Amino acid sequence: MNNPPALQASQLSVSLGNGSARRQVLCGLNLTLRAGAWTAIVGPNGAGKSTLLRALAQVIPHQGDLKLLGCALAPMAPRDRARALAWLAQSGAGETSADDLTVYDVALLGRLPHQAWLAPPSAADHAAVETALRQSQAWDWRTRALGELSGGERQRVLLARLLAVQAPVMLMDEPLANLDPPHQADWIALVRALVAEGHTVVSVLHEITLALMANDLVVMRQGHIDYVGPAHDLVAHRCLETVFDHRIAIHPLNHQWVALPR
Ligand SMILES: Nc1ncnc2c1ncn2[C@@H]1O[C@H](COP(=O)(O)OP(=O)(O)OP(=O)(O)O)[C@@H](O)[C@H]1O
Repeated sequence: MNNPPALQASQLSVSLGNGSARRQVLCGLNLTLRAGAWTAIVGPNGAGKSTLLRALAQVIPHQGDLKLLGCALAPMAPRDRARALAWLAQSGAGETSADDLTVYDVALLGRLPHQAWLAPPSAADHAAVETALRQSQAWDWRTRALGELSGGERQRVLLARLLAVQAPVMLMDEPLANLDPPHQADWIALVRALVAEGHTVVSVLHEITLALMANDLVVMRQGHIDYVGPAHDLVAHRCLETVFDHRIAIHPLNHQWVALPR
């Protein structure tokens, strides 16, 4: 029997803004994302990538049906959902409230869906936090306050919080923002290791060359999905060049694909 997809959206619509500024950003999207794969969502600024990811993560109101690993998301208990679907928001999006917490305690927040009400963290929670902080190379800062860290260091701590959830499906909005090239390469290696363990990773990326290393691509433009499928497919590459108005060209180099400005 085939495994169910990680996420399925049917007739997904999202409107944002208030009053006369309210506008429909996504209109009736249908999308299926494979389980046990890394999917990168790409497209020009304002295409609706973050809105799509935030709707999939259930952090903004939307219309339409969503399924997580074959189960309808809407009736799922919030705690069950939070264990199964972990979410890394875009850098700087509403995270200042955690600035006074230590790095360790920020990562420990990822264990909340696993903890009984008012119960202290278990040995399993501490083990998951240590593993996550080591995976994102943030363990050495565990006693420092989040607010003391640089943008890239902070991003790695928030990544650790997501990893600590140990969710089968992980959604990340611009996880490479503020990361230097070696830490971007570390992130790719981490995602590949997570996928090899059976996790699903869905990430919005602006770094097209890195997105081309994903298993699958979702290419968006103006609130629509123009392509869903393997990242190595030449149809995906032509679609990417088109949505970026042919200002980029995709070339093979050393057994991978690179996107260069024209
Ligand atoms: N709160 C809001 N109110 C009204 N419109 C919004 C709101 N948030 C986003 N939008 C609009 O929705 C559209 C999609 O935005 P979204 O952030 O999803 O795009 P994106 O593809 O992630 O862009 P970027 O690459 O610039 O991050 C944009 O035109 C944006 O102006």
